[in-house]
Amino acid sequence: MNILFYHPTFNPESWVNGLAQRLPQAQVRVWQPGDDAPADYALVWQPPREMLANRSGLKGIFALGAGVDAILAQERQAPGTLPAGVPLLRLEDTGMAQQMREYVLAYVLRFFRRMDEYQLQQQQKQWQPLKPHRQERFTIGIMGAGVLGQQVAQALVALGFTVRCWSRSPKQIAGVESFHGRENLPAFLHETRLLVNLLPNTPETVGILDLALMKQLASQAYLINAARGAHLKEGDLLTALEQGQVAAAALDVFADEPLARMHPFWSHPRVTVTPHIAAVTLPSQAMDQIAANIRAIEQGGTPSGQVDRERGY
Ligand SMILES: NC(=O)C1=CN([C@@H]2O[C@H](COP(=O)(O)OP(=O)(O)OC[C@H]3O[C@@H](n4cnc5c(N)ncnc54)[C@H](OP(=O)(O)O)[C@@H]3O)[C@@H](O)[C@H]2O)C=CC1
Ligand SMILES: O=C(O)C(=O)CO
Repeated sequence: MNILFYHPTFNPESWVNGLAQRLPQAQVRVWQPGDDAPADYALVWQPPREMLANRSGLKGIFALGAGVDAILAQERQAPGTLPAGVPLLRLEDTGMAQQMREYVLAYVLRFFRRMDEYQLQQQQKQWQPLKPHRQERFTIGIMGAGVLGQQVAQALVALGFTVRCWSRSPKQIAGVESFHGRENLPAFLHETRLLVNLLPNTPETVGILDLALMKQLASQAYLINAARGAHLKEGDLLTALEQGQVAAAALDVFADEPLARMHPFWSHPRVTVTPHIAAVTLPSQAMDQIAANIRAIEQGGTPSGQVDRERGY
């Protein structure tokens, strides 16, 4: 069995060695331009088109992250990047849910306890206790109730928050009110005080965080965007902040990354910027999952994490 690896920034040696340990029967190699020797599986992030376009015999392509929007966009721009008919698989959790829980909880508590405002007051040497937010008036809405969204929701319920989620299909998550489908989006947004975005970036969700949506939230709402920058209409957020519709935002992802030095978010007093670190790929857990999926395919079983290319996630 031959496995190809390509990632623009990961240390290839540790991946090649780690995969070889987990799949002793496999020959694992780092793809180099010009390499068109046979391969059964490919592990990729931002693969050049020539890596996979003319290959036959591939049994699976593993994206080295949870979100596959970038690789599907590559395919749209350069057809053949993902050869037709080959299953595309993504990482499911592999330690990202724990990281995402930490990220979202950190900002929920920062906003709920008004730490962001106290930080601004400290800069003014201002000693001014603020009226505390009350949990019963601080409903948290999570857009996207998949692998990450569900775990974040459960962690917030455990802290005593009122939590609702929105997804395509209905969910049953203990203590969480489930809304689904476009028709129920207004009901989900109504009275949501803090909105967490954990949707995949698809043709249906791109630009979903716009002014019209923000206006449906409770006034002085908070936004945490830890999914993709393409979800957010950045100018609309600036308007909503200016109008007081949105009180503050924590943003991990941006339309253009790295965020341009001149971007207004950097210095906005009510915006917190992090450099796409909410949940990163943990090599060891990712390799465990990929190796298990390869074994499943080899044994005629069904691997997990298969992407529906039409749906976009
Ligand atoms: N900032 C960071 O560091 C990271 C960001 N991410 C981002 O988080 C995203 C979510 O990851 P993950 O939880 O693993 O993904 P999943 O595919 O497990 O979950 C996606 C959720 O979104 C819902 N959804 C999709 N399309 C729609 C729609 N049109 N309307 C309503 N709901 C919709 C799905 O509904 P249903 O369940 O009904 O299918 C599902 O509940 C990734 O796609 C990635 O972009 C991921 C990792 C790290
Ligand atoms: O896995 C993903 O989709 C990420 O965004 C990792 O940072």
